[in-house]
This record gives sequence, structure tokens and C-alpha cells, in this order.
Amino acid sequence: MSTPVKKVPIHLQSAQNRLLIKHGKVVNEDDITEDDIYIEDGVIKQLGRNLIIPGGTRVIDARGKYVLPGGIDPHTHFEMEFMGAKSVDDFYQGTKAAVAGGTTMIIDFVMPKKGESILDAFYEYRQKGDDKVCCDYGLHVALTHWNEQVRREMEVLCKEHGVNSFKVFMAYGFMLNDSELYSVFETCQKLGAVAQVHAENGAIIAKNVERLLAKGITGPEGHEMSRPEEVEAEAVNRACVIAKQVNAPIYILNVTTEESGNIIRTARSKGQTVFGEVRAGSIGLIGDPRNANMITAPAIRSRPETPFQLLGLLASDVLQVTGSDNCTFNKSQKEMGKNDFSKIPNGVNGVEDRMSVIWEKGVQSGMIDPCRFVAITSTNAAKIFNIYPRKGCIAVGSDADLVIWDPTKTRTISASTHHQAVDFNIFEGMVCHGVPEFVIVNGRVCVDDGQLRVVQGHGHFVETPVYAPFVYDPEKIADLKPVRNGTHDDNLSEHVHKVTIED
Ligand SMILES: C[C@@H](CNC(N)=O)C(=O)O
Ligand SMILES: [Zn+2]
Ligand SMILES: [Zn+2]
Repeated sequence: MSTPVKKVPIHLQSAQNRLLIKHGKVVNEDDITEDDIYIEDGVIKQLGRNLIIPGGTRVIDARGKYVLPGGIDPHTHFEMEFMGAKSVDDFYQGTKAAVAGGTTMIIDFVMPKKGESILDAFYEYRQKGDDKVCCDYGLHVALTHWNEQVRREMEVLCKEHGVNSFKVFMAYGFMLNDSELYSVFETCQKLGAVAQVHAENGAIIAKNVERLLAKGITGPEGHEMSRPEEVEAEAVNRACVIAKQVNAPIYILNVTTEESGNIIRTARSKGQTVFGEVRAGSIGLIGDPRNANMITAPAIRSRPETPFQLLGLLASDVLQVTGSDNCTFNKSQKEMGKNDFSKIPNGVNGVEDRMSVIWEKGVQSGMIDPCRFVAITSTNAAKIFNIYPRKGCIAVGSDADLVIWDPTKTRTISASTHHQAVDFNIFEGMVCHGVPEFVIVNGRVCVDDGQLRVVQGHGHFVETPVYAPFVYDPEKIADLKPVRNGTHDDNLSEHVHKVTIED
């Protein structure tokens, strides 16, 4: 007599809702295990071997592959108005490209116009992002001016809108002076927020630009000449000194030189909370000062040893995070500065290629291991912006944001095949080991055996709460130890019969 098959309620029938990833090497920041992963309703429900799971579950065989936490790119500028242009990757195409490359969450920057209410600007960005994103996203808020209203609105954003990070600029026309930086850092510290710093000395840059143009140096080579390494390092040091006065944790964006890294090392060695981030382009490339398409700020440095030095700082935890600083302008937009380098919109691509570039330059070269790769491409960003262990790790109860990564496969980066809107790629022709075969976004297979299948609006805004233990109470981070095996909770599709998938 056949066993009566229980009627499976329709809402549980979708095999898409249930996934089992088998035989993979599961990589977290601190270990690699041979666990199978059962996913249901977008959450990792079970980790372990010989799992008992509902029938009708889709099984993905990850034999010979790594299973990584989905990348978190904490530095993008989608559809941003800047230097008289608008970045061409919007929240749809930017997150589509992110997923294609193995990134399953981005954190973008609200960029208020000078004098604009930061709260209004935040609402505008939510309008831009919420319906378009293909993966989850968060928002930092840039402060392009300082006054009592900004301070009040920072408090509202932290207490009511899930913002915990504010960016200040020490360069550009909306840079803040030292006294304003002091007030912003002090306010961030009181709110339990993180102050992020674009650290370049804007006053020196402005004078250098004036002097270079007056000498007739108008080509793209003038860009790095106007903002050499020491002009970044001076600002990094000043930001650390100011933050120290008010015991404010700071996060230095776009560290591009060993000199800046050593300043951060010294500050951290004296117990100061300073985090450093490196953009993928600074690791993947040696800067070509004559190439207008590579113009971003701070510059991608032209000294050949810099990428190796930056990777060494990431390997030794002097620096903690990699981002893309994806701020893409087409060739035609870059030509706005063909007669004056200071008019070239600053920004490069990276959101799609960050993971492969860091794997190729870091893991493939032997400078970092897969665990450190996970830390600098996902986990550390999750910890700093207080979304760990929901994000940034493979653990029971975490969001099912995962990448099945083939370390042996290679791909050649090209604008002809990338999924970004921008019409060139700074990594053009680069061959990278490390290819995302499957990318799972909140439990949905969005790269399926190499085929991109994103859904616009599948992502959601993710609040980043203040007082991240990793930032404000590091001893507590141990209490957040995620559950690395066993079952999440008991509502494992009770309505259907269970099967054990034999090894
Ligand atoms: C405003 C934005 C422009 N992009 C760039 N890094 O040059 C930034 O400074 O991050
Ligand atoms: Zn910046
Ligand atoms: Zn940026």
C-alpha cells in the first residue's frame, strides 16, 4: 500500500522557497566547514550533515566549490548627481551588477545638495532605491554642510530611520572645516553612529589645481598631481586627531596608500577606534595618470607596489573592508574635463567586479586566505554597520545571502560583457580566478548556474542600528556568536513529510 502523500499547502509547494546546498566548503571569517545548508523563506534554517528536510526542496550540488556569505559592498554611489553629471548606474542596474558579481547587499550614500535638509535627501534616496533594488541595501548619509538643523536631523535619522553612519568630506566644494568635523564627530559619538571620512586636504588640492592649470597642465595627469599621497595622509592623520579628542569611532574611506595605512595602524595601536576601507580599483590596478577614465578621488595610485602594500594592510587587519566606490560616468561624461582635468567627474566602476578582483589579487596570489576574503568583502562591513550576524556570515538564522564560488574558474572582465550601465570598465581585459556560479539573494537563486536572474524590487532597505557592538563595545561581539549548526526554529514546513538527503 503506497504511503499517502500529505497534501502540501500551496504556499509551501514552491520549491524555489526551499533550497539545500550540499557538499560545499562553507567559508566564514573564522573557519571553513563541510556543512550542508538548508534554506527556507529566505533564511538559513539548518546547517550540518544528513539534514532532515521537506520533500520538494531544490538541491544544489556545491561539490568542489566554496560557499561564501554574499558580498557586502559598503561604498556605492548609484544615480548620484556630482560635478555636473549623474552617475549612470542606477539602483536597479547597480544592484543587478552587484548580484552578478557575488555581492548581495550594498550600502549607498545619500548625497544632499549643499544646504539641503539631510532628512529630505534621505527620503529622496529611499524613493530612488526601494522599488528598484535587486538585493538588500542600506544608506549612509553625507553631510555637505553643518548647522544645528543637520545635528537635529542626524538624531532623527539614527532614532527613527535606521541610519548609523554619516560621511564627511575634507575635500571638494562641500568640505567641512576642522571645527565642523569636530562637531560632527562629537555628534556621531553621542548618537552611537560611525563617522566616515573622505580624507584629502581640500585646501591644498584647490591651490594645486590652480597652480597646475596656470602652468598649462590641463590633462588627466593633473588629477593625481593635484592630490598626491601626502595630501591624503595629512587628512587621514588630522581626522584621527580630531576624532580622538571626542573619542569618536571613525571609518576612513578609500585608503589608497601605505602612508595612510600606517597612520591608521598607529592610531589603532593606541586604542583608537579607526576602520579603514580600500576600493577594489586600488587593489586591482596600478593607476595610469593619463587615463581620464580612471579618475576618482582619492586617486588610484601609480606606484606599482601600492596594490601589494594595501593588500598587506588588509591581510594584517590594519585595514578591514573593501568597497567598490562605484560612481560611474560614461566616456562622454568624462570628456567634460577634456580641457581641464578638474572638471572630469570623479568616479569609477567596481560593484560587479570587486569580489573577483579581490579574490584574484588576494587569494589567488596567496596574500590572504578564503576566511580573510570573507572578512574584508562581507563580515567586517556587517559588523561595523551593525547588521551582523543577520548579514555577513553563514549561520543558522542568518539571511540566505550566499555565493557558490568556483575558485578554479576564471573570467575575463570586459565592458562588452559586464552588467553595468557604464560604457567602459577600468578592469578591461583582466583575467580573474573566482567566479560566482550561484548567487542566492534572500533565499532566491538570482545567479543560477552562471545565468543572471535578478528581480527588480526583490531587495529591501535594511536598517543599520546605532551602537554596533563591534564599534562601541567590542567585547560584546563575542556574544553575537552565530549558531553554526543545528536547526533555526521549529516551523520547518511542519506540513510536509521529511526526507533525509543521503550524502
Ligand atoms: C563623491 C564621491 C565621488 N567618487 C569618487 N570617489 O571620486 C566620493 O568622493 O566618494
Ligand atoms: Zn568620497
Ligand atoms: Zn565614494
